[in-house]
Amino acid sequence: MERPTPNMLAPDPATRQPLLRLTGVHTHIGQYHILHGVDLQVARGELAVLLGRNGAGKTTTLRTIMGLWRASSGSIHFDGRDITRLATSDIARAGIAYVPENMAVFSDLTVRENLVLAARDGPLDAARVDWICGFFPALRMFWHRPAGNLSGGQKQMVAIARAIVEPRKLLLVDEPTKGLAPAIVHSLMAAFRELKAQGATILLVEQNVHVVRALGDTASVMDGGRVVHAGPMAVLAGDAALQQRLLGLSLDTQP
Ligand SMILES: Nc1ncnc2c1ncn2[C@@H]1O[C@H](COP(=O)(O)OP(=O)(O)OP(=O)(O)O)[C@@H](O)[C@H]1O
Repeated sequence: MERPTPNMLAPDPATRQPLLRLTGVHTHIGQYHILHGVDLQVARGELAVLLGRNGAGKTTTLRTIMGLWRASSGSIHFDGRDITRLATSDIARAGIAYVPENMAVFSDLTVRENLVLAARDGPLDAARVDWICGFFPALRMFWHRPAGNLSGGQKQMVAIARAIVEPRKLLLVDEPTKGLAPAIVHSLMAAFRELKAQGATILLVEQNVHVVRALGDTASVMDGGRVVHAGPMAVLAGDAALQQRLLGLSLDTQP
């Protein structure tokens, strides 16, 4: 019988650790105490969904991960490294891409120019652009048009394309479907499914739980600046009473 290799006996610790781990994170914005000890983990290769009512602290959590707000206590580890006190530019360089809620695109620049500016490591990689345009065909159609002329959904596609124009270890996306028509939401979700299939790790903030119940691997729910529930999406999706308690609605109630 074949002897087990050392790797089989002791898996690489890096692959056992979550890619992202927040432990007891508190954040103050000015005099306001917004996050009250957030514990959150995202495993490599998973699509983790962060849910919660308005004002629960989801956006503040993403901004704290990126160093845009400073954690006043607690720790944030990414890829085996303590990033709690790093500058935002160093956090981005460590491999985290962030798509904020307000579709951060340069309106006066063309779609192409928006992507060129986002590619920090050099010229655009044509094969990667082809791959991105494969699930966002509108980008190719409007390649030489100012991004400001695009629809809300198309701008969101540009914003996501900017974040993934070069490979990143983790993608943070804040409510990408907000205010978008159902058909656009559908194509955005298909894009996230494709990204995940290609091995991306994604932390997605989403209000509309119907949209993500089939997409998310895990669901964490925030309330009052804390994560009050974390587990497989299937558990939350299959428990109407839990949904009602945590989110004040049922996943089975279509919008
Ligand atoms: N710049 C700020 N100054 C003061 N309070 C803030 C600031 N930004 C956010 N807050 C407060 O922090 C709390 C959490 O806000 P946050 O935007 O993180 O919630 P959220 O879960 O993302 O909500 P939503 O789903 O409505 O975007 C809210 O009570 C909000 O009013």
